Amino acid sequence: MSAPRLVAGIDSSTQSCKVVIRDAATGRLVRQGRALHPDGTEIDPEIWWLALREALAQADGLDDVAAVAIGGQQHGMVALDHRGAVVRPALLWNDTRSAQAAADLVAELGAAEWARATGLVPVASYTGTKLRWLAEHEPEHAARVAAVALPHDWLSWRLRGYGPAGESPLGPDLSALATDRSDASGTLYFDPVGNEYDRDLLVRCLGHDAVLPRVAAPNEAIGTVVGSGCLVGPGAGDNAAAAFGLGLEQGDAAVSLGTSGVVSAVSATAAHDATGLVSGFADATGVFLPLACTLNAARVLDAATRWLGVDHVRLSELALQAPPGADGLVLVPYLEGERTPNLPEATGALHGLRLSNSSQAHLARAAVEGMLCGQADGLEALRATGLEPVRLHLIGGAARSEAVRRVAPEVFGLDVLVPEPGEYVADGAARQAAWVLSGAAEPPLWSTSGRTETYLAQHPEATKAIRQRYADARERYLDR
Ligand SMILES: Nc1ncnc2c1ncn2[C@@H]1O[C@H](COP(=O)(O)OP(=O)(O)O)[C@@H](O)[C@H]1O
Ligand SMILES: O=C(CO)[C@@H](O)[C@H](O)COP(=O)(O)O
Repeated sequence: MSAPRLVAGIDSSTQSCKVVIRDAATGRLVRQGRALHPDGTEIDPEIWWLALREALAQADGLDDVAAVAIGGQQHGMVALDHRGAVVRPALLWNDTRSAQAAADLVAELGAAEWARATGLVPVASYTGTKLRWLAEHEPEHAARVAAVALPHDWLSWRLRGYGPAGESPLGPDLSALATDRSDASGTLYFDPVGNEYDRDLLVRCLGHDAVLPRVAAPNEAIGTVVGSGCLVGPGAGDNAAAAFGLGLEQGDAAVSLGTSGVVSAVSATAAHDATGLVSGFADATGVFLPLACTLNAARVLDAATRWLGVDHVRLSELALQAPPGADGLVLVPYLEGERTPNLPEATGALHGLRLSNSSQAHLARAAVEGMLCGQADGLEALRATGLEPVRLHLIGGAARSEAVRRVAPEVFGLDVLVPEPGEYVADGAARQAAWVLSGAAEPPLWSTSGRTETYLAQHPEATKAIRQRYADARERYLDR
């Protein structure tokens, strides 16, 4: 029997880089690797490249792999000069220094016009607001910008051998940059319905025109890994890759609890939400992926482990010892400011403290409920655009917490499906690579042999009480 053809999927996310290598025909996991990224909201992209190579080496490399694709954290501003070098470290999606630039851009065109033209209303996360910040605060850097890429576009370019002059086999050919529709739709200068960049909006943000990555079709090879025949797919933004990896269909929604908290739903129609709560992104297949994204998710629980001096397993045990609603203790989880709602200057707050709820268990419960209530607000925002998800799939690092899995249906008031813990962004990228390799019009149907657990929403009165108490507390916080 001949050896299976292999494909690789890569997730260059906020906290780490993960690689999965799978059988192209069946999707069976063959091997994997990972490497950490440093903390911080700006980063030299070279560090992503080093982490990607370390993760690939751990997964025994690409020598026997026929196709690869990269999913990545969305929106990060990778600004390149004409020699292919970054003009400054990349500003990430969770860097809020561009909050004023976002407010200015809204004031200039109006929220409704931005939503009509791009599906987005400017907030600090989107690439365009970071370019406006650059133009205003570092004009000498802005003047040098010859091309703007996103994390996954730039990494795909490096993998194909392009890069800074003198430091890459194929040199700084900026015209070779390529991306996909899902990630382009998070820039603030792309129309996800017409599938075209809006150069006027780019100029409005940056102050001048620049090379933008070509938007490839979802099943198109954009080149090969340098020095090999391994095809490179167009890749995708991480949320679109996760939806594709999970095989989400219309009516399905995903709640991803990584650094960001994301509630997303596959939709045949584009979202144009002038409130800005829902980002009207494109998906990785040709339709749309409206989503609500918070700056606060898994790291709220990381913080709670530090408050209580425990690990995640113990935090979960503690949270499950306290009753639903934590006897009135509410955590407003805006530890990093917030994006949904758009409160970049907000801080977190603990409300409702009494002697009787001042236990470790109550605090752990409040942390889990507060983080999930932030996502429930995102779900409400999706509903307000007319989407009515019937099933929620819970993924991301914090879905590994038993307490999160059990409390989620209580907070959302919906049944929650928890697929086996895995790397769904990397899986989606691998599935895209298999699609590119097949040359077929439709993506491969990989059987998901993993176990999916269902957590039932059984206590509507608890849901109502938790959400009402959170709604009372949510507006009360101090700015930074
Ligand atoms: N058992 C667990 N319980 C709660 N949080 C966890 C657990 N395991 C990992 N995490 C958290 O999940 C986060 C990483 O999740 P991940 O989805 O990989 O994030 P990202 O994609 O943003 O890099 C980290 O903040 C980590 O501490
Ligand atoms: O900004 C968004 C989506 O709009 C985030 O979802 C980023 O794409 C980062 O994702 P993670 O690294 O937290 O998974």
